[in-house]
Amino acid sequence: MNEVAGGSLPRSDSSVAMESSPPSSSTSSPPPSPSDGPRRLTVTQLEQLKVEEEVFEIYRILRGIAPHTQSFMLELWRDTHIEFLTRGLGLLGPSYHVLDANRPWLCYWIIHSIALLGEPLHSELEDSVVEFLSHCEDKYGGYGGGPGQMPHLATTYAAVNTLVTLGSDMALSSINRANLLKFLLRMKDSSGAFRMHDGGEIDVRACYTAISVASILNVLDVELVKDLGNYILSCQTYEGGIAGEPGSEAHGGYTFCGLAAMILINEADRLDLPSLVDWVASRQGVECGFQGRVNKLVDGCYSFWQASVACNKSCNFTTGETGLDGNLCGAGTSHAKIEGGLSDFGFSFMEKQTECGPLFQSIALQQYILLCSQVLEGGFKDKPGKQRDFYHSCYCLSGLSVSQYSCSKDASVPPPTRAVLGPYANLLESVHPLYNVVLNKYYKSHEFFSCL
Ligand SMILES: CC(C)=CCC/C(C)=C/CC/C(C)=C/COP(=O)(O)OP(=O)(O)O
Ligand SMILES: [Zn+2]
Repeated sequence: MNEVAGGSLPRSDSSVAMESSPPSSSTSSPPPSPSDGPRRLTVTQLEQLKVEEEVFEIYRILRGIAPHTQSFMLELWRDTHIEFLTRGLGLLGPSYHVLDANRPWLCYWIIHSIALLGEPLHSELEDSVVEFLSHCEDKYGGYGGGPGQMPHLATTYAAVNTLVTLGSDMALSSINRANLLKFLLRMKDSSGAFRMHDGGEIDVRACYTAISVASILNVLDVELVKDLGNYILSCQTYEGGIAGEPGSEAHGGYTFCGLAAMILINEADRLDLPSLVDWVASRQGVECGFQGRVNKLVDGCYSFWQASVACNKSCNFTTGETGLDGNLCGAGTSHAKIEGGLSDFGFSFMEKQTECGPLFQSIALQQYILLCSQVLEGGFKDKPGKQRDFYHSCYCLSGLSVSQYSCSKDASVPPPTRAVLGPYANLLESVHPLYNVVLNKYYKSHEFFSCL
């Protein structure tokens, strides 16, 4: 069995673990005491200790909130976030190779975050991002991770969402939609699912990214949709959530992808929605944040992946609430309907009146994001003890926005003050929960693409 020296635990970490015991974890093996000498722990014991320390740290932060310090601690540090994000955009130039296969993702994480914060971009910067992304566009359609790289569905989704977020005519018209459709059709597998790239893996993420871009660009057609619902259905597990592929474990990221894709093709009612709802609602822990799957730690990024499924808009589907027209929102799987305006399910999703509230504790989630994920020097992280990054900044801010609007019937109307934790100035722009783009940017692109 693998062993590691217990003495190698950083002192600061072990002192945190020993201040008091974590609230509910079972401590089968006590932390090493200095008098024990160089005691050796198994990898499992060490992992258990690390988990307890991380959970304890979250509790320490949440318990530390005294009423008189709340408004200070619960502030969204807007300016430092904007500074951190804007500096990040500057790193995208040709000399930045660290995430070389993920550059459209960096564009999306940063530019979407800036848009959520309501901060405009300089038009020169905007144009340079459009130009950069055009170098990532493959001559046969789709976007690669960087100039000259093979097209990939994930980076195609990131590039398209970035261009929609930039929103200028130059940005929107830079996308070669005809070629993009050809690329999507090439990624379509005979099973009905999609693969991420030529010869690449087939999973629910590929299905979502393909359908999301087809829908937002108004190129969704019957061929793209054929048998897709059957594949996604085969990924819903006995737990209720959706896995990445048939036979795997339900996971928050894939549950978002699966449900959003099913709503966009108007087949959500084929899923076992009551068990999906149960599964998602049970993923919000006593730490206030969401975990991605059973028995795992909470993580700030699931504030979007899970909360967007449990938000009131999605609840229209998941709880069988009715829309204005009296029909079950999203019900019906007929392809005749699809031919009559497939791309607009993303649009009608936002138009439906929402009568139900969210299926999660929205104030508690905002507490986790602001207190445990927010880095006061700018940016967001998974949990205390981790480093900030652009991915977590994007999904913590997206989750914060979903939470703030999660009681609103109409996401284009500002929510009441009681729905926003901390000062009302914390309020972010609202997002379209199926595409994760800022709502007014979505509407602008919808107008642009629906005329084409
Ligand atoms: C649009 C798009 C491409 C969406 C992808 C959604 C998706 C699958 C997100 C999950 C990403 C993630 C944090 C995985 C971690 O798994 P882990 O096993 O390291 O973490 P865990 O312990 O929290 O499960
Ligand atoms: Zn994460």
